[in-house]
Amino acid sequence: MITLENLTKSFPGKGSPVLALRDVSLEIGAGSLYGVVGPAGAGKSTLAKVVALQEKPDRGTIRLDGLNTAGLDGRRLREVRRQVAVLDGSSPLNAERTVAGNVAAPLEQLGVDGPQRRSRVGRVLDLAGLTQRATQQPGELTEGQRRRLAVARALATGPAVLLADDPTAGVASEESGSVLTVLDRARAELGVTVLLTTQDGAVVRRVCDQVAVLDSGRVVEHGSLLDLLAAPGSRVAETLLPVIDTPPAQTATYDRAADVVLVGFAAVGALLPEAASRFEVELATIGGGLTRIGDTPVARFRVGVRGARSDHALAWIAEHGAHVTHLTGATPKRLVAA
Ligand SMILES: Nc1ncnc2c1ncn2[C@@H]1O[C@H](COP(=O)(O)OP(=O)(O)OP(=O)(O)O)[C@@H](O)[C@H]1O
Repeated sequence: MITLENLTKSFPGKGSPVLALRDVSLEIGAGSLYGVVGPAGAGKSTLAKVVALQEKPDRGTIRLDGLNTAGLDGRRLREVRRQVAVLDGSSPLNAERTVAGNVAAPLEQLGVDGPQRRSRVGRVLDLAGLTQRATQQPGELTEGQRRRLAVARALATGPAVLLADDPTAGVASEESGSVLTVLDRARAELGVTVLLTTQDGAVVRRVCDQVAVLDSGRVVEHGSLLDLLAAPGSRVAETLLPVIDTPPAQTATYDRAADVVLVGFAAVGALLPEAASRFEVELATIGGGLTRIGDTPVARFRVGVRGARSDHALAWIAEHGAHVTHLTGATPKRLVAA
């Protein structure tokens, strides 16, 4: 568990200081894949550096598994830093060594040798899908494969936390999925807590289970991705859910219209048709669409409803776990669904 309490970090600027982090408090559960998203300059890299204990905050506390890192120095600080691997493009691969040699290098520095080193190199190369390329040079790999190699190298010494600062930057879109898969496997198979920063909604949609949105150094939203998708006014939802561009004239031809967010296989497949037949209404999806968040299907539809019991049908859908925003017609106050 990483606990960040009231972190503030500024840098000297022209005139007044630049406040890169403002009072940031977050809890990042052990073994989660936590996404920090936000526009350029929002403070994402600064947050990663502060959590990696590479930069000291002006104020606030960083706890790693309850340990307050503020007073650490010398050997103890180096030990704790070793638990936190950083993937940020600042340490290039060694072009002179093979793929396996690059992964072995941090283990050699720690004096791990013999069968133990071979076994660890084999394990992380397998995790990164690079076993077949062990004897190649980094220069023979694609950019995506090189990024996977950098992840494997970062994982070699068995860190508890991996900070992946913009891990898909500069990787072709058809290869970025495989880089994210390695991060997801690190979490699932090695129990590593992964903190990932990105500007890319597709990255969040694909692998993150928790997310925080940073804007001008402040956390403006945070929580479980699936919870935020159903939260009214959520920026995460606005970015990740399918766009609705139904013309108002089309919406107006129905007795009622609503936007409905459905999460999970059962809800996406069954809830709307069941409401239509149960309340004998015509229920049409007139906008929006389906997406996937990790393995979970998620839909945002604009629905038009016709029939005497339209309000009951929408109330029933809401009672069965969908998030319903009413657009036209009277918003039902207290309806008892049949
Ligand atoms: N070493 C530094 N010296 C001065 N200002 C800095 C320094 N590092 C970051 N900043 C400033 O702090 C703010 C946050 O920067 P940061 O790099 O953390 O944002 P970011 O969200 O990672 O952006 P990007 O997505 O473009 O990488 C910016 O205004 C940036 O100019």
